Amino acid sequence: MDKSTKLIKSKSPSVEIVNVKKTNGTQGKLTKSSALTSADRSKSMTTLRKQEAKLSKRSMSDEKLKTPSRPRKIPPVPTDQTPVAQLCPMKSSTTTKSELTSFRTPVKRFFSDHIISQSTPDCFGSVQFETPRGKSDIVVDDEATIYEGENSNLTVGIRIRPMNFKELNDPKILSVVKVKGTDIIVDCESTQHTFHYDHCFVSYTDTSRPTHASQKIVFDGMVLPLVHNAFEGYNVCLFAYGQTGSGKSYSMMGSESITSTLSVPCDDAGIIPRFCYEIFLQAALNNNITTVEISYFEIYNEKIHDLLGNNSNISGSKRAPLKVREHPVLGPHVVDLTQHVVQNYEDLQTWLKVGNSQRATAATGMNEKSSRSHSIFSIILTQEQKDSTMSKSSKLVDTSRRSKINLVDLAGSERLSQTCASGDRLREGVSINKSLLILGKVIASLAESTNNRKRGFVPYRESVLTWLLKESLGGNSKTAMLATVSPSSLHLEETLATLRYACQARSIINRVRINEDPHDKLIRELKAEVLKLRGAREGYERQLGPRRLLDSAETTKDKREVQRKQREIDRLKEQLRKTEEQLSLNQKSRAEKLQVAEMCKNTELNFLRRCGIAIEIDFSKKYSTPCLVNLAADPMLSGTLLYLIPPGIVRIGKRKRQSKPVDILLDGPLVAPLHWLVRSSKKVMRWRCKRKAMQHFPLYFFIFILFYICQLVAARSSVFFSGIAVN
Ligand SMILES: Nc1ncnc2c1ncn2[C@@H]1O[C@H](COP(=O)(O)OP(=O)(O)OP(=O)(O)O)[C@@H](O)[C@H]1O
Repeated sequence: MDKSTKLIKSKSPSVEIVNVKKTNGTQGKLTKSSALTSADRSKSMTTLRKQEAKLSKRSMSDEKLKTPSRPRKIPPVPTDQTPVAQLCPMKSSTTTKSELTSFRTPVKRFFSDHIISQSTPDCFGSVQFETPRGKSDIVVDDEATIYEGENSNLTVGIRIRPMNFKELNDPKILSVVKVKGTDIIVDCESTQHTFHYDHCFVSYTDTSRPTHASQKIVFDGMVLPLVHNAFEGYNVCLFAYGQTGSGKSYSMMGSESITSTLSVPCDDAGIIPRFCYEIFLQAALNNNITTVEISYFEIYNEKIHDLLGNNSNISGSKRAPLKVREHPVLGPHVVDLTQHVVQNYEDLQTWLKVGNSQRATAATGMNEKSSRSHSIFSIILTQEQKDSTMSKSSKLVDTSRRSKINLVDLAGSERLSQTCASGDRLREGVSINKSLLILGKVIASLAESTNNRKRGFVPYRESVLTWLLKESLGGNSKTAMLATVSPSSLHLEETLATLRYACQARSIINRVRINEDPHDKLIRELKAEVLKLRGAREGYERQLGPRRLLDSAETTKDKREVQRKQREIDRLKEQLRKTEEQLSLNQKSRAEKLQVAEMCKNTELNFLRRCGIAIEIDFSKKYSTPCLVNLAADPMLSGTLLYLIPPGIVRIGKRKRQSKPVDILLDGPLVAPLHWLVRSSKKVMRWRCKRKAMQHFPLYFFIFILFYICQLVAARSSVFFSGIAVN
């Protein structure tokens, strides 16, 4: 929800009164298949491509033919502008009109109720099979796949959110989803559906219930193995999928608290902060040189916005969307995406705050803070291991492992009839449903490829989301999906669709490998060779006494062999020397990178502080900057005003032509030209009321500010306190 931004400064630049804007992103060798020789495969690929080209040509020419003559009967092409009511197949909805009107989003209807109530996004119906499938026990043979590597099934977990206030208070709404071990049982009117997954979590309103799945339980059960995989050098991806309002963002990010301490994740922290915390914890334990680089972006209406880029313009307008390119080595990637090196969990928290403050969210009929974009938080984890085999004092790096971690919070699939969307929200909803539909297609064709044991065409390029997640979905990545569902009978159809979707995803098998730098691998092999040769040489020397090895070689053949080995040793030594040089260079650039990241972080943080977004009120910290923050009953207003009190004298009062200028400007009939005088130093802050009649200061003070400057209607009910750290 956007709130208007107003930056009001008095003459002194030291005090800022800010009304915050909260803005609402085994080597890959080719092997022969027993079924198809490479010649056959290339032939069939060519045929396939030709068929695709023919098909696309035909569909284009069909469109050309049909468009002018019978415009009304053309099947609607899903575009951002296309109303979903036309895009989706007709299905009935149980939502009543009275239920729809109780939400905050203005209901501006562009379609008749009939059309809206019958619209169901295709993504809910894209999965064909009804019977849930268990994970295939038959592991696909090496010969049946194209790339070498290890097989890795996509792991699927289901999380059921608690019934919300509205659902609990409606006697007609029942809880219809149950968990039994790793099975989910859904009660329909006449039947029961059972689905089997790798993990099932159920969260209750009453968190003291023994089976309640807290954020920690979800993380430990499903995500911790992925952290270990990342440290082993595998690429890792986790994405949250589910209907809007089912708990994806809650699971991925958790709820933020302004007063949360930054050194450890709070109880409500979701997968992303916990993942990061765990990375730093493990990095500290394993004593490797670990570098963590992060990036964070969102895909909003098929456009990519950098959430950590330099958006520090006062107007808060976003940078131009970024582009995706396919790189021969890196694969599809976002061009010019900002990456920051982070050193610890506290840094990371700051970046998360920066990123989350930029994300597009809005209130819809289904969720008060609905994510209107897919967000991808990426971590590049590089580990350089110190060599223990060569020499104890040596700081040589033996090998480097690099894994890419993608943590994806998808926007929720939504039934437009339930979200009551119109205008921008409607356009966003269409775009979200469209990209989820393509994700469904990608999952379906990957699952089919796994079942048929050969790779078919996968429509990755049909949406930005699937294109960017190409490697995570069907390539070299250990991938997990957390599907979130609502337990209520109101969302039965969407819940069943999500569960089927998740079932299908579960049959995908990826080929994964540890990402070692090939150069490092070579060096490691060479080092092993050096050791072998040294051993051999020492063995010779021991056998032959102190004489030179070369002298001892009796035959010309022996001499040649010894000379060859000597040359090899020299070459390897040279190679090692170069590696050491390269390494020190890398380490230097890492330090530089850190410096740049630190500078960027401080700039962004200062900007957010000025906007009142990134405020950490840690009363335990000594000498923190004293500030005044508003507290209001409405959580959207609370913490949105920030008054930084600079050291020295701060004058508060009314502007008068003859009088001295004040630092904090007030207005109102009872305010004197110099009403309050604040003297603050590092240790003490003294407030002196210059007008004795107005000792009941803070309330009046802020009511005036709010009424006069910020024009917030809710001001009268606001309670304020001064967060003044006096140590
Ligand atoms: N497991 C849970 N425990 C407690 N509250 C939850 C849980 N899951 C979701 N919620 C609450 O439900 C509401 C909706 O959750 P959330 O915003 O995470 O949904 P979402 O799936 O991300 O929706 P959207 O796709 O619209 O962004 C939030 O108020 C959230 O706090």
